[in-house]
Amino acid sequence: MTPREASRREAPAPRVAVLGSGSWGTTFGKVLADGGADVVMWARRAELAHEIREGKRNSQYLPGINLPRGLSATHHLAEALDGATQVYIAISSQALRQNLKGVRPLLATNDAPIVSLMKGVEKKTGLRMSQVLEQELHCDPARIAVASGPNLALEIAREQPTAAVISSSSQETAEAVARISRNRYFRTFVNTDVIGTEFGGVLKNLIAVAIGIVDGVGYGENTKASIITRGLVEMTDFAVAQGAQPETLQGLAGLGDLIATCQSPLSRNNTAGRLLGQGYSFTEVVKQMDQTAEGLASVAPVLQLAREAGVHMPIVEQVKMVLDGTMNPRDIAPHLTTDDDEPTEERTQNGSGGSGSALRRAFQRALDQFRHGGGRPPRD
Ligand SMILES: NC(=O)C1=CN([C@@H]2O[C@H](COP(=O)(O)OP(=O)(O)OC[C@H]3O[C@@H](n4cnc5c(N)ncnc54)[C@H](O)[C@@H]3O)[C@@H](O)[C@H]2O)C=CC1
Ligand SMILES: O=C(CO)COP(=O)(O)O
Repeated sequence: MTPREASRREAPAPRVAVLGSGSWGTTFGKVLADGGADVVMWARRAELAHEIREGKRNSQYLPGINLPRGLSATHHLAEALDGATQVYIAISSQALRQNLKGVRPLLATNDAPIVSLMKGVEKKTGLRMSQVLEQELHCDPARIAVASGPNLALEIAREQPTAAVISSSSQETAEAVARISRNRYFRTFVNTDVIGTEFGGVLKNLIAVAIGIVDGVGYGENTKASIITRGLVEMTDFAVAQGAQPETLQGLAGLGDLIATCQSPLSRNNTAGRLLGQGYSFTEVVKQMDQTAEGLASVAPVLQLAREAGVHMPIVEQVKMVLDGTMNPRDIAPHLTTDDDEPTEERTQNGSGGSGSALRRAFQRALDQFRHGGGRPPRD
């Protein structure tokens, strides 16, 4: 236990709720409990709530992991939310809105920060999860935070050292959340770029599907490195067109998560891509997946938003074509093969600022961090 954790242990433990007891919700509950919080998980199924509460296990989603004593569970939403000073949500993105209908009346008299742990966009509306939260809970965006970063659940559940970023339009909310959601193996940074942080998590899933396809067809490292590098440019172009700061995409929620998800066989998006590359159809892949691969549902709304903003996303377009069965996975490349053959500049930097201004911004951030000392959660 770190000195910070020890001093927190002496203060009354903050009571937090985690809605969703899949692999990420349960892992995040463990992170919070290991950091000193008193955590109540909400699970849809009574048996799962019972297993977590009594057996301190979630054998379906986190085999082999012992859960801490400070983590309990219920399948009654009201019980999970009663007295919660922070609420974390980790259910699949397409199910969020319908679930919030039951949450809203229970939070009506509560001003607890609401934290999205999710990395998808809503298929019907193209909205990010923080936007769905804002709409359905009718709450001030300053109360909402999102957590993102290279956060493969099973590695964190095994207590392997990891970093993440907590983002909110309110610095105060981001810091309040970051203080609770950290422990000796999980370090949280903060920023106020919610759009960049959320889209980083959404977009890296799509590039991870592309990398899975490459693995599935048996191509090697050059293809993967080319797609990851050009993928980051696509992610940045898209996110900036939606209002993100380009730096965020170079941080934990962008590049960091892109590396983790593209490299790891633990990634469900990567796994889904691999199956597509091996020749399985979209329907067959969905049947084989027993956990959420958000990228499969996010690809169409992301491309729609890209079209509306005039952003070119050749890699994501190819993922869509493979999903639709209109492109042979073996044709996947860092460019569209229908693009013209004229040589183009390799543009790695978004906007007109060029590398000089990016460096200046990075330097300014480092200076700000230094000036503000170590007491507050640092910005990513
Ligand atoms: N597993 C991971 O490594 C990470 C996952 N995430 C994100 O967390 C979110 C949740 O993912 P996981 O926990 O990994 O998925 P999962 O597949 O392990 O669990 C999904 C959860 O959503 C719930 N759910 C699904 N449909 C539902 C419905 N109709 N109503 C109520 N609950 C429903 C399930 O009961 C389960 O609790 C996703 O957006 C994912 O991108 C983010 C970081 C890491
Ligand atoms: O978001 C994740 C890692 O940061 C998890 O990725 P998958 O959803 O592809 O498993």
